[in-house]
Amino acid sequence: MADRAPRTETDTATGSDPATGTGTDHATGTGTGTATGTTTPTRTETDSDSGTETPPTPARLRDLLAYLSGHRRVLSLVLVVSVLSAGLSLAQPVVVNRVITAVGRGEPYGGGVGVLVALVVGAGVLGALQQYGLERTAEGVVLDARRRLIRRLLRLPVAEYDTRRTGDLVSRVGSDTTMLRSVLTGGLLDAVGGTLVFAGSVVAMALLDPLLLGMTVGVITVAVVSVVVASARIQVLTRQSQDAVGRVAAGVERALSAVRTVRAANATERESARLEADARSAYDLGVRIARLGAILWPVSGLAIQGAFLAVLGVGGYRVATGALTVADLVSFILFLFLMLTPLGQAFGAIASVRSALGALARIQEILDLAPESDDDGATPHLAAPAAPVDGGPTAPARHPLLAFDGVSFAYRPGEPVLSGVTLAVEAGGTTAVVGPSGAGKSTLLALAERFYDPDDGVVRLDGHDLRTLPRAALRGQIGYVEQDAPVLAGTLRDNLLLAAPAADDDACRRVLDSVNLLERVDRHPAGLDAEVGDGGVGLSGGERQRLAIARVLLAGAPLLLLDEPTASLDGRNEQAMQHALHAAARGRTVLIVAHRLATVVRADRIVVLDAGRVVGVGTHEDLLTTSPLYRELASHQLLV
Ligand SMILES: Nc1ncnc2c1ncn2[C@@H]1O[C@H](COP(=O)(O)OP(=O)(O)OP(=O)(O)O)[C@@H](O)[C@H]1O
Repeated sequence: MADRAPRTETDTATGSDPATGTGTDHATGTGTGTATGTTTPTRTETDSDSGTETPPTPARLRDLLAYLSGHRRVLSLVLVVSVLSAGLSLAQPVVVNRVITAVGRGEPYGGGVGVLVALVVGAGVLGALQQYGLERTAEGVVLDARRRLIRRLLRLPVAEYDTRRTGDLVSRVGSDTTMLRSVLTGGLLDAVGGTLVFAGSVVAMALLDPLLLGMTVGVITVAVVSVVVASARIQVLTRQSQDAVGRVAAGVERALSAVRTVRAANATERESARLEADARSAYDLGVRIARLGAILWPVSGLAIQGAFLAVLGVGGYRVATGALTVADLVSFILFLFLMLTPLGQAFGAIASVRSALGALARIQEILDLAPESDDDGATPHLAAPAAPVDGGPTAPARHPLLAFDGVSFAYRPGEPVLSGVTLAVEAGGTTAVVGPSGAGKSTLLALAERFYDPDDGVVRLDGHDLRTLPRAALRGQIGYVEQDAPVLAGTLRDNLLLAAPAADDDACRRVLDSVNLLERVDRHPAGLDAEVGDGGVGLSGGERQRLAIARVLLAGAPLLLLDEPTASLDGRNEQAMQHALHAAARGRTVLIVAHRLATVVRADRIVVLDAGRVVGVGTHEDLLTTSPLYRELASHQLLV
């Protein structure tokens, strides 16, 4: 939402920078969220559909190496091992040369063979150690990237999720991070050790026969140039390919999260075709990368073969003319192999580093987003939330007063949702907000939770501007039941303990009883450990809502924000819920949004909202006479 509130300088400063370690939220988890006012991220950065149309900022090698910096110790060991292994490899042709010469002269050569075996075995053992060190570090790099991403993804300002697709975000944690492995397993480190072997081999070959070496270098240069050119393209294509994978994941998430609607609408085929088209574009990009890779391998393979054949041909001729001994030619060929192996590794390393950079750009894009800060500005004292309650009327220490003072807000510029809303939610009382669909009722609650900040005006709790309160403390004061009462995958207990992790089973059962859910729980053999399924599909809509209410009651927050809490309840349960809410409201401040006026006729105060403006305030009886809109709403619901 850059159009509403561009990022502050602080936002930029808090962007995670693994290179400098200045990010707020690194794997170390030491981030303290020093940013101020970071609620509104730059919406223009993202595509409203896929969330992936940001002009790709290519990641740099420096960014990638920053991920390795936490593994310096292991990597240094691996480097030492690879240097040792390089030494053992370089010594082999020298020993072979000695053995051949000894055989030629009829001298004993058993010792030389023994040394050769020891060198080969030693190089093998060191190779295994190096491999393990690298794989382990590669897993560590993936873990770091995932932890950073998870920490940032769960802490983005709420507005950021409005414009991004969940599946795409998920694929960054799953697929993009995995690609970072290839930096290490794809030969970067091998290539470092290999450089020594390469350099040593070149020196030895120059000593043995400079002419043969010159010829070899000529052939190989062609391969090096083509690999460097092609790998730059691989980086660009990898980014595009990972974006396409993200779109597939987002599409699958979209279809699965609404699978019943999709089936009922007979749209399965169309949805499937859409997804397959996305998968196809990921495939096409994958094939283009494969094509480049396929060109690279023969180029390097041909260079290797060409160099080998040229050395054999010209070298054989030089042996025949007496310019070179057989032992020197054999040694030269062995050095040639030693030189070509790291070269192949370097080719692989360049390609895999470029791929990793493509994926890293998608990871960095998220890490560079400013997180929602937990700790804003001054932090006036806020009472701790009341102790977890058992669904009974436990009175908290004090009643917070929530006030909206001339609040205006728009999700998008030029489309005001709230305009100059002024209302006070009386401490210890129940205030209801009613009004037509789209009037901005839920938005009021979102502002009270500080999911967004108002464009104009102030929202206050106990007289404090919400922007001056630490978010965690503010939210500790509030029990919020969302409109569609989402239930988290897991058990009933997991759901209940979300905001009150210390509550015991007795408290859980009492609170479930108060929302008329205990009987349902006891019917299941697993009781509180019964799984509710992804999105609560094991529960009816009404049960989900009651569970959501039980959750906030258990947390015991003194201020309740309830969005249509009885929308999915049948008559009997609605009545039970009315009682539960009534009991819960005692000793609490409640702001309740309702379509069904029957839910709120007993509220201390009812606020009528229409098109983002307050058009009436009073009790049910007052409003029947003073507010034509309320009277209309009431008459539609047969309340008058
Ligand atoms: N996250 C969002 N991004 C953009 N626009 C939004 C967002 N949430 C709500 N809106 C828009 O803001 C307006 C008010 O929405 P809000 O949900 O506050 O209304 P409401 O009165 O609670 O409606 P209902 O009674 O139907 O739930 C609507 O026009 C809606 O389309």
